[in-house]
Amino acid sequence: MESKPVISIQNVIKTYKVYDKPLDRLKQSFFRGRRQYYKEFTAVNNVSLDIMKGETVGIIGRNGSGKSTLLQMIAGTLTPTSGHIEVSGKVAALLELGSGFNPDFTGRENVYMNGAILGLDRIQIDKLFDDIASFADIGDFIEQPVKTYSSGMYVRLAFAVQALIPKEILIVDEALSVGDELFQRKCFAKIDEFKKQGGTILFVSHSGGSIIELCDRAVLMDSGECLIVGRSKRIVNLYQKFIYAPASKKDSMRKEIKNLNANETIKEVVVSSNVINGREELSNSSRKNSAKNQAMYDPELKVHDSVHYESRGVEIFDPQILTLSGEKVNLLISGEKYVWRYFVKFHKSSENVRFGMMLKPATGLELGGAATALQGQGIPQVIIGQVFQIDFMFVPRLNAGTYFLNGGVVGITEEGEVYLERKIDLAVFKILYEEEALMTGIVDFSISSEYTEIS
Ligand SMILES: Nc1ncnc2c1ncn2[C@@H]1O[C@H](COP(=O)(O)OP(=O)(O)OP(=O)(O)O)[C@@H](O)[C@H]1O
Repeated sequence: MESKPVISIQNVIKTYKVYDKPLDRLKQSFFRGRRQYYKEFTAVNNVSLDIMKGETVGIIGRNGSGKSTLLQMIAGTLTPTSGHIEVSGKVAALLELGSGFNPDFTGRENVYMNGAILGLDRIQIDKLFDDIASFADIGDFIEQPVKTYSSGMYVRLAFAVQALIPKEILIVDEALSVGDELFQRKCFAKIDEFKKQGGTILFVSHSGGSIIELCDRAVLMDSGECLIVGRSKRIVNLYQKFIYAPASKKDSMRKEIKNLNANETIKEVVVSSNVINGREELSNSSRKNSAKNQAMYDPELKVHDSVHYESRGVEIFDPQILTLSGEKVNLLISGEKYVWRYFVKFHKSSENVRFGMMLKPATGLELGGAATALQGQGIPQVIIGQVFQIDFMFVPRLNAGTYFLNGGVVGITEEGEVYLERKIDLAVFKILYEEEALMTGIVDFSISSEYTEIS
């Protein structure tokens, strides 16, 4: 990665004039600067951020936190009220897809028109056209006016144009949630390909999972402010902790996140480049612990960064991974059965209680989990002082690497079903490396193979 940022955002503020009634807007135009009929609303409040070449940076935050406004300013479709944004390189923006299309033009004509707006000449678009049409995969509709398209076709074509034009920076909004799953997969693959080729990506999503999977770093925005920047997994954990916090704790938590030690943030940024290839590195480290076909316990293998959500009178304690004969282990053999156990104490009586677990690799992808009962079919009533031992029997069919276990307790309150207690990365374990294993990836699907010489 080069040291000069490709996107440099300095003290950027965006304010909007908000009128209570349409008439106020009219009055304002009459009275010009002499009287004020509007209130000012700050959508982006003093944001500074540098993004380096080749980085994929995620932006996460609640609805209305200013994510799209920030992206639109970077894409150049909105101007900051104050501050500076410098962007070096051609930008393609997957924002408000298709907003530049003319409904009366055919798909082909719109591709040429859009390409021209994006700075390409006719010959360049001629070269790209077939790839764009084949990516959009809308058949003969490409020759029809786009006003006859379904909304899915419209987005496919708009995405294809942005995805295939040459660019150095790609800006992606939640736009990817449109279209069917196969098309979404194709879009993610395209984004991944761009990332592998060294492109810089800015990605907005409400999905923590996609941010962790795609991004090296993430930014948590709230009420127009950038609260913290850091390693994606850490930021997504903080975001989830923040949004699940009870309303009375939100302000103090917001301050806490903002005040998080700046050094800590810097440290996270430094390790971020390792995170991209985390899986391989983790496998390599496990390689040292090559399996002798027996699970073991390594006292040095501990979670350093467990995230504890706000508890609602319920406490999870004493987590442990055990063999079926009751030995404590954390170096496991793929395909063998283990027990994930934790204890729960109720300091408050609770209703309709269920317990849950989730298993994740270092990237945070939710690989698999379970609950002890279906929603509404939990333990009808738990009283103060009761303690439960929760056992989940599980068979990790996984490649060598490091994995994390969560635990959570939900109950039905007047707010509906909520987490009474939730701990992320409550325990860590490694799957030991097997000398003879042919599998690749994370999950062991018991794949067998054969080949036959046919000529
Ligand atoms: N043209 C506008 N005039 C007035 N307020 C606006 C305008 N555009 C956006 N806002 C306000 O600015 C705030 C930030 O909006 P923005 O769309 O950037 O948020 P967001 O984080 O992208 O939200 P979401 O996740 O819902 O897409 C919101 O409160 C929104 O109502």
